[in-house]
Amino acid sequence: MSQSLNLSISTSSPTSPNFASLSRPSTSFLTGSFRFPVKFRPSGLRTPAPPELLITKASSDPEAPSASASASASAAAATLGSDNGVGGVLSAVPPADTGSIEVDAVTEAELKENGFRSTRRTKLICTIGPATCGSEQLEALAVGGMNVARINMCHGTREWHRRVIERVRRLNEEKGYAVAIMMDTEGSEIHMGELGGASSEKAEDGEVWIFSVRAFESPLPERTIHVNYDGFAEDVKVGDDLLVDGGMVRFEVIEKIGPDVKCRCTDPGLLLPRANLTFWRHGSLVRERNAMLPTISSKDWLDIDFGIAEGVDFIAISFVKSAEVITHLRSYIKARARDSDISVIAKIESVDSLRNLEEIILASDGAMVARGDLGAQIPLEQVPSEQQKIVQLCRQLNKPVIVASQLLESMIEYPTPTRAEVADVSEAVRQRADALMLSGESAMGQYPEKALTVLRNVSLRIERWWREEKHHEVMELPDIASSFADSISEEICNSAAKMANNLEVDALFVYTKDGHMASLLSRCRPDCPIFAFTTTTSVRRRLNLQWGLIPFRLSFSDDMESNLNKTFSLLKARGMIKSGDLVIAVSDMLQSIQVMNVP
Ligand SMILES: Nc1ncnc2c1ncn2[C@@H]1O[C@H](COP(=O)(O)OP(=O)(O)OP(=O)(O)O)[C@@H](O)[C@H]1O
Ligand SMILES: CC(=O)C(=O)O
Ligand SMILES: [K+]
Ligand SMILES: [Mg+2]
Repeated sequence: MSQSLNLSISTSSPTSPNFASLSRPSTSFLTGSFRFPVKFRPSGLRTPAPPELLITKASSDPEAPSASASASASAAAATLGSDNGVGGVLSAVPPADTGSIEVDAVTEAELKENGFRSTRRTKLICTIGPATCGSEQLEALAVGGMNVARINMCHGTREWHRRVIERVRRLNEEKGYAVAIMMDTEGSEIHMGELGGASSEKAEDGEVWIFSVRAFESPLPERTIHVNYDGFAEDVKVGDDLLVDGGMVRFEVIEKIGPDVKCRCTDPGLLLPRANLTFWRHGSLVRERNAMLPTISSKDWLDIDFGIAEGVDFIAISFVKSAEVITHLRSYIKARARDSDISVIAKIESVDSLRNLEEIILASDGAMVARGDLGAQIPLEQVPSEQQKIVQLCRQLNKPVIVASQLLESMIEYPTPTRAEVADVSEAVRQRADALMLSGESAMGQYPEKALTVLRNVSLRIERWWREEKHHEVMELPDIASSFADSISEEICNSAAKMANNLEVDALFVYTKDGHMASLLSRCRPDCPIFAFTTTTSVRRRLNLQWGLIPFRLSFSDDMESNLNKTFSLLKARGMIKSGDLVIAVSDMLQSIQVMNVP
């Protein structure tokens, strides 16, 4: 049931975009002459100047969007209400088709009905697990605004993950979504094994449990937990505290008998399969030989090979300690996956990663504040300030940043979040993180779609409030370019974003082959949405992680005027923009800033 849409709008008699005369000098076509910073704030610019040329064939194009595509777009919009998500259906047009544009139907419907300002800027990631692995469930998440699907290699088999990847791919191909796939490695920290098939086990106060490195046949002996790390029994000492999942359950080590460690439960709670274990001595985290374990285990390498073979978009590395491991992995990927460009995301979830934060982020393509394990390694009350620091640093260094774990934890069981959870989500949105991530809420919770709706609505509300209050940030963005050409791009993007805010334009357009210019614009967190046009579907998917970007796939040339004409025609034909809308366009082919009204 592929819903293909083939818009072949003739650009043989190109219309000339109206380069609105905004001030002296009357041309705003700044190509070639880099007089930065561009500083003009003309008064009375709220109403765009009337277009000088009104030639367009687009609106009368006989091949306007197919009925089925429009119907499903409005159906998606209808189910979502006025503040809907991003996701959606449309053209499964082969990339070679030069006359088409690919965008999610939910975005399209949203732009049509609510205009530019309504689009959500914060991106949403869902961990896929038993609750969401079916095709219909995945589609519901895509309609609900999922930008990235995360698969966690701690759980499930490769075969299971392969099926999930296949389903997401099919959804993208058949229905035009651009849901990216993020594979998350297990890492070699200490964790419990499976619970012999049980989904959880209750540990009661005072009970004695055995934690053992022995290999057991299933079912396990009663009150026995397998530990994955061979050195465990040697490293712990009698009197140590053993924390499951950072303190969700707590034990005290009372005796060591060879490979078995006898522990008494001091804080009762639920033990979940493969839960993380840390041990503490005199109030400090013990990092013995386990600190020497490789960040990427041999199992992780096999999973990474699997990820490369499957062409995932992002690989998130758990328990990163230093920049070297990231650099090493990146060269490994480069050698193995010649024409794929998999981004490497560093998960900040250990004491070491905080210590080497800047070099790790610099070496990576992005970072995740993995608050679950981080909160097991540092005092909980320290997590919020570390989160803020990581989010800020990532933005300064122009790396997408994800805030993860326990955002809506109570929604694993209940259909509404706590007020405290909503406040936490709001804070992450206010910090302008690129993306928010659901873990157990979407992987195995009772209300995955409702949880996603909460993230979506809170994001939209806080973003709008932030804009209405004109909370432009004062964040200093350091120069990050490593070459003169990069410096030009950076200056262009900084200036364009500033102009967009000052002129209150409707949208920024960026034509970018590798996505770099789009990310530079996103980094500025401008008030208006950023339409990112790129030629390949893989770049389009990767851009889906970044704040404020609405990625489109479009073939374009080095001739900006014809690119703009074509884009205007295509977008107007689909009702996503209209005559008179004020747009600023930048491109990485021409290094220009153009300000114009849509003709
Ligand atoms: N593929 C899967 N199969 C089965 N259960 C899963 C799967 N993915 C996630 N889960 C369940 O969802 C829970 C939360 O997922 P999440 O990805 O946050 O894992 P985690 O075990 O907390 O580890 P991490 O620190 O890597 O996030 C898991 O504890 C597990 O119970
Ligand atoms: C996401 C993750 O790995 C954590 O929070 O620990
Ligand atoms: K993981
Ligand atoms: Mg973790």
